[in-house]
Amino acid sequence: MDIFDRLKAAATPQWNSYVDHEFVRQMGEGTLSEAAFRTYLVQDYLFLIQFARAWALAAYKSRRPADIRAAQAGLAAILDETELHLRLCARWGLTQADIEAAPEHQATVAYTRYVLDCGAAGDLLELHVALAPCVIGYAEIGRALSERIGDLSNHPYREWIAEYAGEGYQGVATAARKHLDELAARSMTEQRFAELVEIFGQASSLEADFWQMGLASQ
Ligand SMILES: Cc1ncc(C[n+]2csc(CCO)c2C)c(N)n1
Repeated sequence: MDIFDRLKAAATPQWNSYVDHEFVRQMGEGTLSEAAFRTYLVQDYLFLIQFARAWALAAYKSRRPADIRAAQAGLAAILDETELHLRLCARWGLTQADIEAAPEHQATVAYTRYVLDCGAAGDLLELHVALAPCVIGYAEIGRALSERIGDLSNHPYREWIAEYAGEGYQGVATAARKHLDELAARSMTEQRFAELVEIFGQASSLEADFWQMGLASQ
C-alpha cells in the first residue's frame, strides 16, 4: 500500500463523493448538459491558473533538484491542459480573454486558495498531499470512464475523457504518485498521518464541490 492508497482508505467518504460524483456519472453517460460542462470548463481554466501557482510554490518549497523537477512536470502538465480548455471553449465562441474575464465561483476560490494555503502554511509534503486528489483523481476518473465506455468516437465528452485517460496524462499521474510516496518515506512520521488525512479529505470534498458548482449552474 503506498501513501496514496493509505490516504484514500482513510478518507473514503470524501474520496468517493469526488470520483463517483453525479457530474462524473452524467459525463460518462453523455447526458451531462452542455451548460453544466461549459460552466465547469470555464471555471476549471481559472482553477488551473491558480494551480499553476501552487505547483510553482512546490518548486519554491523544494530543496532537492528531484523535487523541483517534479514541480516542473506538474506545472508543464497544467499548461498542456489549458490548451484543451481553450480548444473546447473556442467551439462556443469563447476567447481566452473572455474566459479570463469570467468571475471566479466560490467553489473555485475555496479549492484553489485552500491548496495555496496548505503550501504557504505547511511543508512540501502537505502541499503535495493537497495536490494529490486533483492530479491522481483525474487519472482514475478518466481511465474508469474510458474503460466503461470503450469506443469513444461518438461520445459528446470524448476529448475530455481521452485527455485524462491518455497515456501522456496517465504517465504524469503515475510519476506524481511515486514522487508523493518518496516524499512521504523521507518526511512523514506516523503522528503526522492524521493531519495529512485531514488535508487529503478536505481537498477531495472541495473537488466534489467543484463538480457540484457545474451541475448547479444549468
Ligand atoms: C477541479 C480540477 N481538479 C483536477 C484537475 C486535473 N488537473 C489539475 S492540474 C493537473 C495537471 C497536473 O497537476 C490536472 C490533471 C482539473 N483540471 N480540475
